Amino acid sequence: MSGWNATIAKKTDYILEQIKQHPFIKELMAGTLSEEVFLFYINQDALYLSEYKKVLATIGVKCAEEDETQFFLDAATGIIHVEDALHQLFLKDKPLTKEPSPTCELYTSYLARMVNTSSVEEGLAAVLPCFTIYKLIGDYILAHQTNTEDNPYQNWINTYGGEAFAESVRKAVAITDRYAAAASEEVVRRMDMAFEKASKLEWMFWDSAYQKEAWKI
Ligand SMILES: Cc1ncc(CO)c(N)n1
Repeated sequence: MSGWNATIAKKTDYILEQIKQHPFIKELMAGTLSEEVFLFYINQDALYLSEYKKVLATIGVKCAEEDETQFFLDAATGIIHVEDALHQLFLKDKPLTKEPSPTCELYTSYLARMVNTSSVEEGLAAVLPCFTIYKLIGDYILAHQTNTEDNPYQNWINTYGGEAFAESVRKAVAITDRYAAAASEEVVRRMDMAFEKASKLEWMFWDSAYQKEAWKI
């Protein structure tokens, strides 16, 4: 079955390629990423996830079918467990900031705007790369890493490379494909733009962590 997601994934493959080539991912995969950079990332990701949870609940409420609403509400609830696990594993006793980086702010604000003020189709398209890119990157790392035994970041890698996350991604793709199939050409064009922008923001999120991005003032 080849739906909207398969087409837009092909068109935006250049972004996925650049994520795979990014030093953050290369060093994460090798286990050589500096702890400081990783903690910056996990801290920002915890801030990201607490907003993303609201984004998922919002898009869920906007979906027409009961099973679609339930899926996104479950995904939002699932994030609480991911957050807890990441905190337990990596952030215990570490100093944390509650201030989102510029890129974290940009990404969560963009998603919140899309699900609150755009069509349900565009909202779904904006949210989808959070599922699909993490899945593809998780799988990519698992397939290519050489040191699964002593990589300090293995627990993070396993979260996104695992089958539980894969099932959730399949459902998110199926729902979004269903809406795209019923949408006008103009709406599909807007969905494409939202997916591409959110995919770029995924690249920027890793890049901003690698740079330990600060506010300019
Ligand atoms: C920035 C970002 N995107 C997607 C995911 C996967 O939920 C995550 N944890 N963080």
